[in-house]
Amino acid sequence: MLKVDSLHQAYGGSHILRGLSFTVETGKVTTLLGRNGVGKTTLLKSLMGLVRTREGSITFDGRDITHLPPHARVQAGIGYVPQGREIFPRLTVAENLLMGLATKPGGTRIPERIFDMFPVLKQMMHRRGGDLSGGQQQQLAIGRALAMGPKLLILDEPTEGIQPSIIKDIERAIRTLAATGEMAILLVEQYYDFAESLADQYLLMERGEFIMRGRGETMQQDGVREALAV
Ligand SMILES: Nc1ncnc2c1ncn2[C@@H]1O[C@H](COP(=O)(O)OP(=O)(O)OP(=O)(O)O)[C@@H](O)[C@H]1O
Repeated sequence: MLKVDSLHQAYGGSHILRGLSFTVETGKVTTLLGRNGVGKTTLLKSLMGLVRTREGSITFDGRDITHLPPHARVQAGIGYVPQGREIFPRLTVAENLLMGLATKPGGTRIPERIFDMFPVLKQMMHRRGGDLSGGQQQQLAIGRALAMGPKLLILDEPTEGIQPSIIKDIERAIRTLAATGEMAILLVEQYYDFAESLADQYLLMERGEFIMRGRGETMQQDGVREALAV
């Protein structure tokens, strides 16, 4: 589904990503872990075309997207939930969700499954995004990314600053989405238990390189929690 090959990234002269290679499969959750500042968000921005790739290639659904602009990647089927959510605070919940449909030709109907997954969004349809709690805004950001029916959903630290009950809802939603077998999920997370409970495969990053990788079910015995805490 997604194949990244020898990706390098730099801001000015500072080399941030150092030759990353990995794949993300449909129907599976890939979790990317790593401490603050190791380059996780930079990797996601590279995948979305928000920073220009210096070296290496990104193939999505059999197509080389390395140099496509962000909107073309969204149109190709990549949904992105950025860190900090970045919903439109002055627009209503319904308008935020419709923004997610903007790249889909003729798309005017919000898919009902978003409301099945996050019923609170239906109850709050006409409230402004900025009036929602942090957890509700996170659900809205995920709903917005799902509106156009992505084949790959990328989430950047969806549990950051969110209350535990909503973390459970988000966990359930991600598991349900992967289980449909229609979508690949790439999840960046620092909250170890959440990452481990969802991971089919994991990648652990340190200073722009993967220092450990493997199957989700072996995360514990591989010592990922300890490696993250060092
Ligand atoms: N626009 C930028 N210009 C210059 N340096 C940047 C820029 N954005 C990030 N960096 C630097 O690149 C490195 C990687 O940052 P990045 O945000 O990718 O890390 P991260 O692993 O996502 O961390 P966090 O968990 O805090 O979001 C950091 O040292 C950061 O200071």
